[in-house]
Amino acid sequence: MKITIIGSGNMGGAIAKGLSQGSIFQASDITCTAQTDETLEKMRNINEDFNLTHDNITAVRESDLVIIAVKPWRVQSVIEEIRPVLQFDKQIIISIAAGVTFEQLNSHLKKSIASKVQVNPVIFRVMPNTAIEVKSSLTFISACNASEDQINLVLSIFNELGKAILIEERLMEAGTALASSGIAFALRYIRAAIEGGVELGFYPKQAQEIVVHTVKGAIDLLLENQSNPEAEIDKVTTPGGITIKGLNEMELSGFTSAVIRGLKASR
Ligand SMILES: NC(=O)C1=CN([C@@H]2O[C@H](COP(=O)(O)OP(=O)(O)OC[C@H]3O[C@@H](n4cnc5c(N)ncnc54)[C@H](O)[C@@H]3O)[C@@H](O)[C@H]2O)C=CC1
Ligand SMILES: O=C(O)[C@@H]1CCC=N1
Repeated sequence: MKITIIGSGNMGGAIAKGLSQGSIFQASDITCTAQTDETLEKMRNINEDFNLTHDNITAVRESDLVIIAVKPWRVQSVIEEIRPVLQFDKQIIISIAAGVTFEQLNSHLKKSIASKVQVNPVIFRVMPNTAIEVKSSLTFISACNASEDQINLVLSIFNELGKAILIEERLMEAGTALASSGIAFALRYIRAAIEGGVELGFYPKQAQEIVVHTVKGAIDLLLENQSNPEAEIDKVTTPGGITIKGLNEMELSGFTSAVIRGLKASR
């Protein structure tokens, strides 16, 4: 099975790297395209067995799956470029572009190809986060015109790069805010805690080590105990103790509502 990734930037490059280390594709099954020699060189340094090219059309011709990993405003022009060689009856098309709907993808794919409109393209919207680089992405997947086997294939591809969850398209924007932008929100908490740690007297490197391991501990508790945050917080907050004073001060400054407002603004 061959896969082409159009656009080897942050996400496309990370997906190719992760896939080359998994069990479904060899690096030689993966073709990465890019606009610049510099990006192709970056991919060559990750794995010299990748097929690397500037030519999207040739790359698509030889593939079973095509991942479109360019910025959302470039999706239409990429589809227009590759449309003449796409084979809707054989190929799976995956878009990772945030906010680009199945309706838009279908309309770009089917435009002015009368002979192909009889066969509906199999399309997936896939929404990873940047932790895909270390095979730890929470990735949402929605399917359009796909069979169960095709859905299972795409799920298994992205489960090798972290955890993949199948959702209805109507939840894709919420999922993007919660998990794809969400990784930046989690990192911003970590940054804030590090800054607080420095003010409390730790050197930045020490503060980062402390905060990262503390956050990892919180995550391990939730995953291993299968519990919820409030149950774990209750174990920390001694009545009249210092933790509840800190939490209440954070809430007075709008902590929870700031997070919720941020998530809603990101949709
Ligand atoms: N960065 C993130 O955290 C996430 C990004 N996404 C989506 O992933 C997509 C890619 O985002 P990034 O990787 O962050 O962007 P990026 O800018 O790092 O990568 C895009 C790459 O596509 C290349 N490119 C542009 N036009 C091309 C063409 N015609 N042919 C071949 N290559 C072309 C660019 O040169 C660049 O290397 C976007 O649509 C974004 O919405 C989705 C989830 C998370
Ligand atoms: O900020 C963005 O638009 C992209 C999509 C989700 C994460 N990064």
